[in-house]
Amino acid sequence: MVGKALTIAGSDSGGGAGIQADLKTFQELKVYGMSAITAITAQNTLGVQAVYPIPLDMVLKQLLSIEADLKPDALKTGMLFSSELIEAVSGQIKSFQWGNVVVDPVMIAKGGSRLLQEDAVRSMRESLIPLATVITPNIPEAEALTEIPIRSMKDRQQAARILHKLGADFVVIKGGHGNGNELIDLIYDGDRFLEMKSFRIATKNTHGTGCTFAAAITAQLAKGESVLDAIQIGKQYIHAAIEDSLQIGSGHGPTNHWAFQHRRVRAHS
Ligand SMILES: Nc1ncnc2c1ncn2[C@@H]1O[C@H](COP(=O)(O)OP(=O)(O)O)[C@@H](O)[C@H]1O
Ligand SMILES: Cc1ncc(COP(=O)(O)OP(=O)(O)O)c(N)n1
Repeated sequence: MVGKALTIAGSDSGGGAGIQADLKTFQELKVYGMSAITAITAQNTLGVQAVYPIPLDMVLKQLLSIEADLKPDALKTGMLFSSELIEAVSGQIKSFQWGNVVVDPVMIAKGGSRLLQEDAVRSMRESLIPLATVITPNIPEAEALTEIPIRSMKDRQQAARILHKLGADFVVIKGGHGNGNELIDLIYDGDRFLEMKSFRIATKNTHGTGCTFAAAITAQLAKGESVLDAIQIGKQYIHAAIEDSLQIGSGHGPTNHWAFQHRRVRAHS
């Protein structure tokens, strides 16, 4: 039986992030991909030009259609835009008893456009994080969710503890926004910290990296992989996709979903 993965996220007309990145990742990792679209963005490699949130009722109808017939083995959330959407989506995930929930707490796109309203952070903290099997914030997102400034690895560990306490089983604080040639994604399972290290690839083509990483984790969970293995495959997938990124558009180009099978990075504890 093929694994079924669902993405609840926004559409990126440029194809590099959001729903489009997620479905490409699902396809490449050989799971059946499904989507519930929360917002439409007019977007390209230069930035986000417009955001149109989908009416709440229509988002819920998409989730109902999926529950009535398809039922996901794993799901990820991406751009949820508003407090109302976060609360409604969280309510459905809970009432359908959907498991293997990967929360990518998308807040601000690379060019600076808000993909989550400012007052929605609290709903994310209180309604969505308690449902998360894995949460994958980047450093600014972890700062916003925990309200602590993150400058050191100790700060990151502290933020991970807070997010775990809020209810996420596994926390991955991504290191893309850090400095230096070595890049560390910090994993916390409530007991131990693991540092997933790689070298920083010198490229401006990093549009959609967070979406792709979370989607790869979701795909692996849909196939029945353990959470830690899913995170490590997710890292290998995104590293390869950045290393072989596509020179498309004149801004931050997208990642390359065909690259995975040729590349490997080691995770260190
Ligand atoms: N320049 C890079 N070289 C190698 N890996 C990267 C680079 N930028 C991001 N990554 C990886 O891509 C994933 C997404 O990271 P990040 O950029 O922090 O998230 P986001 O896209 O949500 O801001 C992480 O696994 C991170 O380690
Ligand atoms: C529709 C949509 N969803 C999410 C994002 C953010 O994607 P991310 O992977 O964090 O990449 P960048 O925005 O940093 O390129 C998005 N841009 N659009």
